[in-house]
Amino acid sequence: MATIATHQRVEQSIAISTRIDNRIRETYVTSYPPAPWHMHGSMWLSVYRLGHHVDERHPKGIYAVALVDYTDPSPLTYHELLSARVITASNGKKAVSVVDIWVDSPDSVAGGRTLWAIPKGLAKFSGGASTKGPLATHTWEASHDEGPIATARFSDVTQLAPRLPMKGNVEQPGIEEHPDTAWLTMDGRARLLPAHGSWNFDPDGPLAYLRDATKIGSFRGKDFEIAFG
Ligand SMILES: CC(=O)CC(=O)O
Repeated sequence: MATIATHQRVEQSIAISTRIDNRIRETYVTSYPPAPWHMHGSMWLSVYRLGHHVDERHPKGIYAVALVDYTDPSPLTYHELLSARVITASNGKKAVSVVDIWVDSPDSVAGGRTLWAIPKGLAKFSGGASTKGPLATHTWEASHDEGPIATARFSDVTQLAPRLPMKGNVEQPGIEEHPDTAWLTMDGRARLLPAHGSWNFDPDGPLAYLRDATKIGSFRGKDFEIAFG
């Protein structure tokens, strides 16, 4: 894998699998900005309590599952589905650790994996949106080569909310492209309000472990501006 910095972007060939078992990998030539990434967009998020240990990567605990639409003027625009667990990081601070994550941009896969050990894979996203006065409704479907992952439907009036500060920490265990533990901060602002959110995690898909988790609440974050890095 060669990396060359050109015009403030990193150009990199990376082998990405759209299958969980990594059996089939395709090579993509990618280009992504250096850290920090100044991202803009919207997100739809629910918090779940998983009451039992599923496997080493999915111990019991509090998980956030989110759909994100990164839009212009972000340096990369893409859709994302992720689950992240709330942890106490190795420095003793509260943080989240991204467990499962898919995007529809090979550039984002390469940047996320190489800069911060975020284990991004590729997926396809579709959906729709409608509004009725201040009420916005969004539907989403996400799938990868092995089949559907999840669908979601959210309704919210977040456009009425003021923009407030949003901060957080992320700690990632090392992966092939970034073998050391990675630490990154998120710092920005967003309009954020509770929302009505419902999810269907495909029973044969990689988020099936959330099917018997208990939903604690849902939120929509709109018009966010956030620096990751
Ligand atoms: C830091 C990032 O890689 C942003 C994202 O979650 O896509």
